[in-house]
Amino acid sequence: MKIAYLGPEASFTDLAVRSAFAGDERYPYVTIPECIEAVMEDKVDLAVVPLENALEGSVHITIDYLFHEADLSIVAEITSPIQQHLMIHPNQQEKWQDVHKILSHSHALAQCHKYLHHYFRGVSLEQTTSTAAAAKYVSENPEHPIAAIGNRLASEKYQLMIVQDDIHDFHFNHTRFIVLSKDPRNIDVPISKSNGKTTVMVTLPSDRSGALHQVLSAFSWRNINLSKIESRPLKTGLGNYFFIIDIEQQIDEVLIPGAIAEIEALDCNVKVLGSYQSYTL
Ligand SMILES: O=C(O)C(=O)Cc1ccccc1
Repeated sequence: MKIAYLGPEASFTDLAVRSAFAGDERYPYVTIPECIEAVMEDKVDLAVVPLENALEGSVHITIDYLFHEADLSIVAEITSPIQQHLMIHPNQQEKWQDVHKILSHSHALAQCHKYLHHYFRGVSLEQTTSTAAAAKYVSENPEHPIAAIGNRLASEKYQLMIVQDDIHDFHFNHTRFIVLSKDPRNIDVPISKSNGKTTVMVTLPSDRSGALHQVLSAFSWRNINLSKIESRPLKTGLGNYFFIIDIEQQIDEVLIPGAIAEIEALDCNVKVLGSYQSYTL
């Protein structure tokens, strides 16, 4: 299979793909929308992109792109532990505490916010398309006093030196990556499997008071457990949102279709984004 991922090589997404799809062909793309479009345009079979981090929350571009732009299914979820390290070019090793700039993905910078505030106050932080893109940039600019934040494989791949390891602010740092496909098939991945899940996106009618309460009660009285609910702007005006809801079980014949029918009868719009297995690394 051909698999698109948020590259370049040695990003955290790449680490997840290497573990879950060891024998498959990996295709790095620069941005999350490019990964998603590669599936839509049949350039690849699957795309793997980050969805949510335990410290920093949702990756909004992934959720928004799936709602507004793409018609793809989530066919699996891979949860991976994340360890962030500070790395520099070996030419700068004497002066690593005096770097002028630190580069990384916005989520990685946020996961190390306390560390950066404490040890690198005033140093400019620059966002890159991924942690691996930051490491690659540092390796290509050996004369600049700059550092990157990323994983150990990136330091090896781009021949950088780790000067501080495990700089993420909280020990429990995990990221959920989703596997996207054009059709809602079941993907079997040779890593530890946990529970099944279903993800839906719900838009409420604008003029119905208590609509969200009624949506939640359609799940609640059926004893369907939810593990996440989050609102995102509909981008049609202030105060207009859609909701992304994670259900802690795979879709069945009766319960979840019953809840969805009840929610649709409230004039809500429901889109099932996927019903899939959850894997952990
Ligand atoms: O930037 C990366 O390496 C990614 O794959 C995205 C990301 C960033 C921070 C934590 C987890 C995933």
